[in-house]
Amino acid sequence: MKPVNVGICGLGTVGGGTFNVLQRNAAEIARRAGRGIEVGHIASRHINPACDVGDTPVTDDVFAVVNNPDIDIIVELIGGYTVAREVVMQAIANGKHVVTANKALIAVHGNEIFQAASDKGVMVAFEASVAGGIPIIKAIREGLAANQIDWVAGIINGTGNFILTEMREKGRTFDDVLAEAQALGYAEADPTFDVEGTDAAHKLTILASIAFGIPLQFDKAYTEGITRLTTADVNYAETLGYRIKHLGIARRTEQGVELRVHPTLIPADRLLANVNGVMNAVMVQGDAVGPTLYYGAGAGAEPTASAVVADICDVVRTLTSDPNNRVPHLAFQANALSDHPVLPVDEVDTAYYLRLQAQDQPGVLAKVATILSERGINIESIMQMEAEAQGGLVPMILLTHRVKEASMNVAIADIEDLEDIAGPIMRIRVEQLN
Ligand SMILES: NC(=O)C1=CN([C@@H]2O[C@H](COP(=O)(O)OP(=O)(O)OC[C@H]3O[C@@H](n4cnc5c(N)ncnc54)[C@H](O)[C@@H]3O)[C@@H](O)[C@H]2O)C=CC1
Ligand SMILES: N[C@@H](CC=O)C(=O)O
Ligand code: NA
Repeated sequence: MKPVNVGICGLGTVGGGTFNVLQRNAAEIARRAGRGIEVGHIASRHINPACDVGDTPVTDDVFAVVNNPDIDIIVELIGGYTVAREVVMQAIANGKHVVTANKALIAVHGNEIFQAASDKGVMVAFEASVAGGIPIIKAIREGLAANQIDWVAGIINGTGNFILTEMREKGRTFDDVLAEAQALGYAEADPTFDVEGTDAAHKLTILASIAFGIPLQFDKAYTEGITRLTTADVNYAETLGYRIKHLGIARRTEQGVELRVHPTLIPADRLLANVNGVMNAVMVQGDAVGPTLYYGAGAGAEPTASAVVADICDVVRTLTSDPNNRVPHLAFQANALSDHPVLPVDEVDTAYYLRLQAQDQPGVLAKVATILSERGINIESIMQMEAEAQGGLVPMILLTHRVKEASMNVAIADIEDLEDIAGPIMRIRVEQLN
């Protein structure tokens, strides 16, 4: 049978990895897919020195590939939401299947893209878009199809986890580690997406949709990055028996779906607390299966290519299948998505780590405790770091029981108004993950 012809748009970190894996493992991949897979056309502004493209035609015009009638599958690896969106929509209009690693594109424009793909009877596969090489989309969409999923929580940005790990283990500075993550090809073109939580929110948006059968709603995700974290917080968390991880958490409650990305204290003995470097891990709690954990490289050329190529194989296997019987893009049939709302972060119920700078004088603790108790917030533990007092200010660390975010906001504002408290309060949410 004639090989399937793939067009790669973007020959950067992931495009280069995809090209090389397709060449190196061609025979093994063909045995799995049932047909040979050839790269017939490449579009890229830069030529990747890691790739020997031989006589494969290369252009800098992505639309030359998208409109090439000999190409069956478009692999979109340029990134961003502008040209990439046009590439994907044009490929669909041309009746081509699409494979993409672009979480920004899927999270923001996925509803429109999937509708267009369904209308045209083509597939849009996006495994590499969440947690790089970990087959998490396949696991949730297919492997856990029996379950009502209660929650998903994960470390889903490799760059951020790499930074936090290096800061904690080697005392390196934030900027130094970020520069290394960029050199290693882990970071997004705009690295603020990594460190401000946007990339993780894109991925969480996708996870929530396939876990709960809701449309993609990136604009409703609560997003907080790692840029405000200090080495002191990392160390205080450690003293309390916790680690700080940047988590994406999607939880279904009766009232709606929590969709939130933020630094989180988790007990140091939890598996997720021990996921380090560029590695990602996603925990999924299903009502039938219980807790499950998926671990692997979340970024990098070949780990991400592993997911891109697996999607190409999936597309090849299903080329002849009835479009109505394919695995639905968002796991649930398109006409069966639910309107269960995404909750505003004020409605989220969680425990908190609070770090205050208090005047070193009697009675401050009592005033803070009174404010918290008036808001129905119970304190679990308090640490006063007398030895670290500076300029008459003593760091005070509190762990609270669970409370609604809205109540905590009011309590924090009241505490910050106390004369004995200097500066803003550092607040980090705490999750037990069990
Ligand atoms: N780097 C990683 O570890 C991962 C990246 N991704 C996603 O994969 C996609 C690609 O990321 P990278 O490979 O890291 O990016 P990259 O910047 O290394 O590569 C992008 C390539 O696309 C080309 N390009 C960009 N715009 C173009 C245009 N208009 N016309 C022609 N060529 C164009 C560039 O020349 C470059 O070679 C992004 O959506 C990213 O979010 C997903 C998972 C992991
Ligand atoms: N920049 C992303 C790349 C993978 O999605 C990350 O660091 O996780
Ligand atoms: Na993946």
